[in-house]
Amino acid sequence: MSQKQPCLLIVEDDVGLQSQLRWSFEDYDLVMAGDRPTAISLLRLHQPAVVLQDLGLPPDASGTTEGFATITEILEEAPHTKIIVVTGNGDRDNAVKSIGSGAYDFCSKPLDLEVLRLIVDRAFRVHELEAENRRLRSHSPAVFEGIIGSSKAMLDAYRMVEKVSPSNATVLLLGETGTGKELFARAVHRLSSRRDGPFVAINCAAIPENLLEAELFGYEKGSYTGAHKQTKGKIELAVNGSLLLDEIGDMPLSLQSKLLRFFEERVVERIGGREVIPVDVRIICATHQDLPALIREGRFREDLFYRISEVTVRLPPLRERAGDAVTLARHFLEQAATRHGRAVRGFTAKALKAIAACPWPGNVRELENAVNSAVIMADEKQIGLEALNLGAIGEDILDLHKVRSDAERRALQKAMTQAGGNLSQVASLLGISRPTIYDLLDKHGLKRPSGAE
Ligand SMILES: Nc1ncnc2c1ncn2[C@@H]1O[C@H](COP(=O)(O)OP(=O)(O)OP(=O)(O)O)[C@@H](O)[C@H]1O
Repeated sequence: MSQKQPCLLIVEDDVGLQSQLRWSFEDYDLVMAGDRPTAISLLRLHQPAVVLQDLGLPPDASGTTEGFATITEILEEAPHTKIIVVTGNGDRDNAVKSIGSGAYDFCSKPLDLEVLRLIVDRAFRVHELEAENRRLRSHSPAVFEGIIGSSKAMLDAYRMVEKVSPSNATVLLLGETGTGKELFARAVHRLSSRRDGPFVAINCAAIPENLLEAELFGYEKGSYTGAHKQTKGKIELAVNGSLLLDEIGDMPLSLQSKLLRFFEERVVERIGGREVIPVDVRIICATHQDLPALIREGRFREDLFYRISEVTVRLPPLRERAGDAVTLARHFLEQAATRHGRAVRGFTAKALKAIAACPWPGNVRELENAVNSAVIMADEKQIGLEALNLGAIGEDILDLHKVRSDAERRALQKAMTQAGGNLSQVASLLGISRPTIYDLLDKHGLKRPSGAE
């Protein structure tokens, strides 16, 4: 049982303190060292993720030279180790110096064991997240190629995609517009055994209803005016590969039953054809719409929903990906500068703050466009706040809640006007459910349309 516990190395020469710590960290696999050589050999043997280390170690128990030498040697040996340094009471200088030497955190004597416990637990968690991040990045760079983002929300999405892709399960990618659903669909394909087969995408919202059936299922020569030759549909073109049904929420009801048959029997019949053609295709669906709400409104078949959502991966909006907006902005700047041959080097501090604070309702696509046009228009080496053209967002960037709330209110008002107060339409425009709309109307003190419950 104990092998499963994470290993914590304690480097402490005071035997009394050693046993106190032993009691406090019972649920870790503890290894104890009283000096540097023992610490290093235990480090090699057990490879602990976290080390709790006193600064005063023999032969310089009353000084700090041996303590600092130990930090350096541990990090040379295992650079990802999280070292928590125990310093003397009020010894701020050495605490700061330890962090400068690469230690993760510090705690001063007399030890508050509850606080220390929190620091140690957090160090293990951070180590685990960083290791996961490194693993994802090094394990399959080509798979997530082009997908930038290392926020917790994105790591969760990578992890799910990694797990589900090798299976043949139908994946439903949910996310607001511009969150990278198509990029992720391609990653699912690349991670599957079908990677050498075709990846075919069709945007169900972009094709008129009367043409969509032919696009999907194909047609036989002469089956209708203009059908000059036999033509395979996208489903057949994706045989032995993957098919992305983008904006599946916009699939007309009239076609949903035919699609359901394909899902259940894995066969297609071209328009005007008599032949039933078996097809081996991995299906990936994507939408920004609230499908359960569409089902309640009778616009989406429930049986089809269960077929397409064997596994659902939710792609977070940019505003929920702490730190990613700035990383993406830097990436797009470099790309655009190369593409347009501009000598733009980076962003001003104000611009970076605005990028981090902006709610980006159009998500990554909107950010990409904003950076692209700023690079094209830039006169300076650095892109400033004005060049980003974020409008009102830039003016009050420090109050993130206000910025988000204003954007939310504006979007709600715009959708209400556009939909003439029809809540189902508002829900569909905003990609949220009706109950959420009621909550938002109340939150922003907006009137519910007459007749609405
Ligand atoms: N994490 C990311 N890293 C780098 N580029 C990204 C990322 N996410 C999205 N993009 C870029 O943003 C743009 C929009 O991405 P994509 O088309 O995949 O989004 P989407 O969710 O399918 O949008 P929509 O629902 O509007 O079709 C693309 O140019 C894509 O390359």
